[in-house]
Amino acid sequence: MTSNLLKIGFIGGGKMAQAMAKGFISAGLAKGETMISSCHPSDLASAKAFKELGAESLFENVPVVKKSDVIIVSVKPSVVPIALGDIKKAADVKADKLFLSIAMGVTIKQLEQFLPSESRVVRVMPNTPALVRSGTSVFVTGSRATEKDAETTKKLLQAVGTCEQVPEGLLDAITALSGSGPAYIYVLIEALADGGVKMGLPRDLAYRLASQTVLGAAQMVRDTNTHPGVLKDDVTSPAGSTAAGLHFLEQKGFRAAVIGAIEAATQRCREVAQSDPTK
Ligand SMILES: NC(=O)C1=CN([C@@H]2O[C@H](COP(=O)(O)OP(=O)(O)OC[C@H]3O[C@@H](n4cnc5c(N)ncnc54)[C@H](O)[C@@H]3O)[C@@H](O)[C@H]2O)C=CC1
Ligand SMILES: O=C(O)[C@@H]1CCC=N1
Repeated sequence: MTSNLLKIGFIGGGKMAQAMAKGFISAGLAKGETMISSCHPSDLASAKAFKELGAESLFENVPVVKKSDVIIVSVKPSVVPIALGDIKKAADVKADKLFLSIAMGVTIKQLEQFLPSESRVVRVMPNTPALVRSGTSVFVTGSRATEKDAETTKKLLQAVGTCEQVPEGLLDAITALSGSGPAYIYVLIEALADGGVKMGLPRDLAYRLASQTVLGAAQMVRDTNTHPGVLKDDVTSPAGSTAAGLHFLEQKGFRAAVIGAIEAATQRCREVAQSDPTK
């Protein structure tokens, strides 16, 4: 049965859209045939990826809006005014629909200006682990979004991970932390495995151990309600190997580098938010 599933459209069918679409399918919230996407005509890889899911894949945005109940705006920030402009310009489109924008740095105010006045807007910041239903998402409702829209947003995003409502003022820092965060963790996993390989471990074993260690440590923080500093102390035996490893990390400025990364990424979001994407 597909008749009572929401018809979900993606304006922009790239990496994040594909992660969400695959997560929705594995959550049973969508089927290939209940989704539709658009992408740039040069982007044959995204078109192919959506077709392989069984979804319709187009190079035009207006039909995506016409055929969907919920539209996920998943183009780069600089493309948002162009893509939403296509919808505003179209005389024959009923845009009294829910638009979830995942674009970094594009504010609710800007989104509401780019879309027809009847459109309802929610701004979401997801991350790619939505693909395996371990995503982290937050959302902010726009001025015309209803309680039901907030419920629909939560239903979609909780099916692929966690989802909470936040004030818009936090979104840039959240983008820097959980939106971009998987990339930092992948670098950490690569570095852990590289270290293991340097010290003689086979590469595949090193990746399995590194990824499971990150997963286990994250679950400890999330599920034991214990401060990460206490959990770190539990690992650090007197005169042991962990103390030696931690000392090296502190000498190299590991903690300061991570804090600096979040600050730099937040700053980049603010630059995008402050720029006028129509210019
Ligand atoms: N990749 C990630 O982990 C996350 C990305 N985001 C946001 O998602 C958005 C997309 O990011 P990615 O998926 O990484 O980028 P991407 O480059 O993989 O995807 C962009 C898509 O937009 C399409 N596109 C370009 N021009 C278009 C147009 N005029 N009309 C319709 N589609 C058009 C491209 O063909 C492509 O499919 C960005 O705004 C980003 O800030 C948010 C959270 C996480
Ligand atoms: O790198 C970016 O701009 C996007 C936003 C968060 C993750 N990817």
